[in-house]
Amino acid sequence: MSDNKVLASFDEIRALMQEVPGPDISAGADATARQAQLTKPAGSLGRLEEIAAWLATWQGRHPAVVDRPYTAVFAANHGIAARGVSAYPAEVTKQMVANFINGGAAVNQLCALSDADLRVYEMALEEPTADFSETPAMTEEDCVRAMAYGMMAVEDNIDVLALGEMGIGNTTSAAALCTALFGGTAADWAGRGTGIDDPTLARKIELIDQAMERHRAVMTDPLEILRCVGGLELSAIAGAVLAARMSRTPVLLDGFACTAAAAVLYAIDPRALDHCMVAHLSVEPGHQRLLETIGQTPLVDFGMRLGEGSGAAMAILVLKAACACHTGMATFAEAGVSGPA
Ligand SMILES: O=C(O)c1ccc[n+]([C@@H]2O[C@H](COP(=O)([O-])O)[C@@H](O)[C@H]2O)c1
Ligand SMILES: Cc1cc2nc[nH]c2cc1C
Repeated sequence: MSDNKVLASFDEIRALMQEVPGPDISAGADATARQAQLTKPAGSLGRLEEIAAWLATWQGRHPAVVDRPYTAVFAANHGIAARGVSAYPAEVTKQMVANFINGGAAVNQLCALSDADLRVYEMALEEPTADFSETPAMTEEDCVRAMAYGMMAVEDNIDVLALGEMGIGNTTSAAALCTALFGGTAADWAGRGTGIDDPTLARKIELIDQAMERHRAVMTDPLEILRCVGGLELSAIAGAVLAARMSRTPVLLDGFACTAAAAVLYAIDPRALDHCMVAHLSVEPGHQRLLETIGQTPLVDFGMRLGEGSGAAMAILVLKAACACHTGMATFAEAGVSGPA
């Protein structure tokens, strides 16, 4: 967001959320009207038709385009990782950032395929958030600053924003966010992340339960929940989702961690994610539960559980497919094909 002022408090985030634009109903209706003219039985392109209308609705123009897709991956470290909740050591966060920069990760290949610009946002990797099973992960200042950082990643003239994260330990943070935001038990939301064994999963659940106890009194609203058990990259994602709404940029959310971050905004206002689609269903079991809770249907279910924006980057290709059909197909009149009898 090029014109954004510096945000300093949760109150300013809350105020900003009151100002977000709604859908462009007329652009969406134009897309739906064109669908009816194209040389295919009504509705036969299924979800591709829905996507073309959704893109127009949230870009605020018809026809929508996906010529300038952009992938933003936010990377940060988590204090909770020191409690042994991941199958990998925390150093992997920094090492994977180097891999992203060198072009060696899955997300690099997928962005290259969809002609998406890829930017990696490194967030104080040497300074993990506090261990949230003991103390709040962040101060309000740190959390707001991370959200503002995420907002600044949303540049002008992006047609679609694919979001992702990298942060060893962040499926513990994501599960804690979901437990606090939407209820249920830690066991309902926690999964194997990078591939932990049974004893590690039991510890992960116990630590989340402990965090729920410890922060119960202060986790009075979604932003406080984000501050207490979230992370820097998850806060940045929430900020980016909000900024994208302000600048009429549709968003593709990646897996469990990314969707959990965005769900903070949903918990404040259920309309806050209407400009977002969830790219894929993660293997992480909490993802399915989360999608049911926030009313989202993932675009694909490929058994992926990588993170780093890989599913979102891949789904850019699906959006391109929707636009290609919507703009390139002939109408019944143009092609001289008879309409329905
Ligand atoms: O978002 C998901 O669906 C997802 C599921 C499993 C693993 N991840 C990635 O793996 C890391 C978090 O896993 P963990 O086990 O360290 O909590 C982090 O870098 C995520 O990008 C992400
Ligand atoms: C190797 C590796 C790559 C990742 N990409 C996103 N999260 C990750 C976690 C690990 C462990």
